[in-house]
Amino acid sequence: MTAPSQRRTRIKICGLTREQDVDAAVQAGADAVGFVLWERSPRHVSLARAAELARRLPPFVAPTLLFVNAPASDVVAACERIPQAWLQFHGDETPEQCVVAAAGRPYLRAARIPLEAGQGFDLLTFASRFSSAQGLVLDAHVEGYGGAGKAFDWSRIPTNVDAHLVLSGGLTPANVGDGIAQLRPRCRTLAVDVSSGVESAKGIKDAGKIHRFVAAVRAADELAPSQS
Ligand SMILES: O=C(O)c1ccccc1NCC(=O)[C@H](O)[C@H](O)COP(=O)(O)O
Repeated sequence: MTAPSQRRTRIKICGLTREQDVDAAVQAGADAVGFVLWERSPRHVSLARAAELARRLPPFVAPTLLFVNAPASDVVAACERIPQAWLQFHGDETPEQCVVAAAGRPYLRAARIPLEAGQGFDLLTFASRFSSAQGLVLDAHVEGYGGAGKAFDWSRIPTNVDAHLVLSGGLTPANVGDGIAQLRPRCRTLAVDVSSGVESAKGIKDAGKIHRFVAAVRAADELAPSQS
C-alpha cells in the first residue's frame, strides 16, 4: 500500500515575471516558482524584480533562481538578496562550479537530454558527476538552453537513476499526466517543472492553464503506482 506522501508530485512553475502569475501559481498549489536571471532569456527578470516577486510568496512556496553559466559572484549576490531561494543551474556548469557558486546551498542541475536518441548523453554518468545536486531537472536539449516548450522522449530515461528527478521540457496540462505515469515507477522522487505549457506568451502566464496543469498532476498522483 502506498503512503499518500509518496505519491505527491512536487510542482514548479518557472519563468514568472508578473505579480498576478506568482499569485496564480500559489493559489493553484505550486510548491515552487522560478525566476530566470539569465539576461538572454525572454523571461529574464532582474535580481531586484525577482526579489520583489519572491516577497509575495507565502511560507513553504520556494522561489528558485535560474542561472545559465553565471559567475559565482552573481549567484552569491543573488543568494544574499533572496536568502530563501533555491538555485537551478541550467547551462554548461561543471559540478565544481555548481558547488562553489552554491556555497553550501542545495542546488538543482539541468540535464539537457537530446531530442533524438543516440546523441551520446548518458544520464547515469551525468547523475554520478552531479551527485552533489539535490535533484536533476530533466529538460530537452534545445538552442537557448531551455524554456522552449520541447519534450524529449521520456521512455529513454533509465530506471535506475540515483537522483531525485524533476521532469520538465514541453510539459502541458494535457501531457503531464502521461509523463508522471511513465517516470514515477522508475525514479526515487518525482517533481515536474513547466514554463511554456502554462503561458499565453513568453513570460506571460495563463492562470487557467496553471490551474489545469496542477489539477492534471494531482489527478495523475491518484492513478500512478508508487516508485517504491
Ligand atoms: O525559460 C527560459 O527562457 C530559459 C532560458 C534558459 C534556460 C532555461 C530556461 N527555462 C527553463 C525552464 O523554464 C524550466 O526549468 C523548464 O525547463 C521548462 O521549460 P518549458 O519547456 O518551457 O516548459
